[in-house]
Amino acid sequence: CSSKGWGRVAEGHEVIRGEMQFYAKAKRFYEEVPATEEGMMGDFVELNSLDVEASRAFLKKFVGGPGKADTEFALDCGCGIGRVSRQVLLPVFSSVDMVDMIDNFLFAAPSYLGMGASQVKNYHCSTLQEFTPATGMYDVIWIQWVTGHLTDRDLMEFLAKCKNSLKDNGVVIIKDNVARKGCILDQMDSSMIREIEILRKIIAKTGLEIVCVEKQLDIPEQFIPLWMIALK
Ligand SMILES: C[S@@+](CC[C@H](N)C(=O)[O-])C[C@H]1O[C@@H](n2cnc3c(N)ncnc32)[C@H](O)[C@@H]1O
Repeated sequence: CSSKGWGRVAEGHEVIRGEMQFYAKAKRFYEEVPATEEGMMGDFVELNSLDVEASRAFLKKFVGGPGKADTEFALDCGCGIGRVSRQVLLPVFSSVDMVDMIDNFLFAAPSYLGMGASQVKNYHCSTLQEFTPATGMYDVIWIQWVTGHLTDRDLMEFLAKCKNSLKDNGVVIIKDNVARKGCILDQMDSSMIREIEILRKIIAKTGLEIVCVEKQLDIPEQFIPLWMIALK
């Protein structure tokens, strides 16, 4: 998965040359995606309620109570229209910030979020590789179904910036597809599904520590395994 090796990754008729093309192709892909829950989840839309239930239970372990993160402010990274914000973060946190590279998704967010939109403080339109969350700002930083869109180096740098952006007892939560073995390049949306050991190696360089790793067990076998990783 090393971004150094991405000079020429051939598959089928397509060749992805370097990082710029990797990012540009993802942008072109999402510009055509409808600003709906189905659009956010692609082939996984039937997993929405399983996903949300497991996320809520996982989040509960780390917020509210002595020694745990506060419930004041969360950041939803690669938020799309705010599917995670609406169903997982806004019921728990007083305020949420959202960041995504596609302005169309952010424009659609207020009506998708309904009443919850009043708790959203900032809609940041930015790629994660260019975004620096404010220092000491957030109790929880949620990063779902977007790590594969960043190169190894950019993911590492973004996580290091997230570390600086956490409040005391704050936690970064990554939720993403994890390859059973090695790395899988998805040509459709230009993303990389990494195996857990590769994610661990990237995380090890960020100054964050893994405090909990869970594979979501109720995901049907035909889907790519979905994992949740909490970092402090
Ligand atoms: C599969 S959707 C997931 C959306 C949301 N996290 C969820 O679980 O419903 C991936 C999202 O990541 C965003 N995205 C992809 N690459 C990105 C990047 N480099 N920087 C910021 N956002 C990105 C897309 O625009 C899209 O909204």
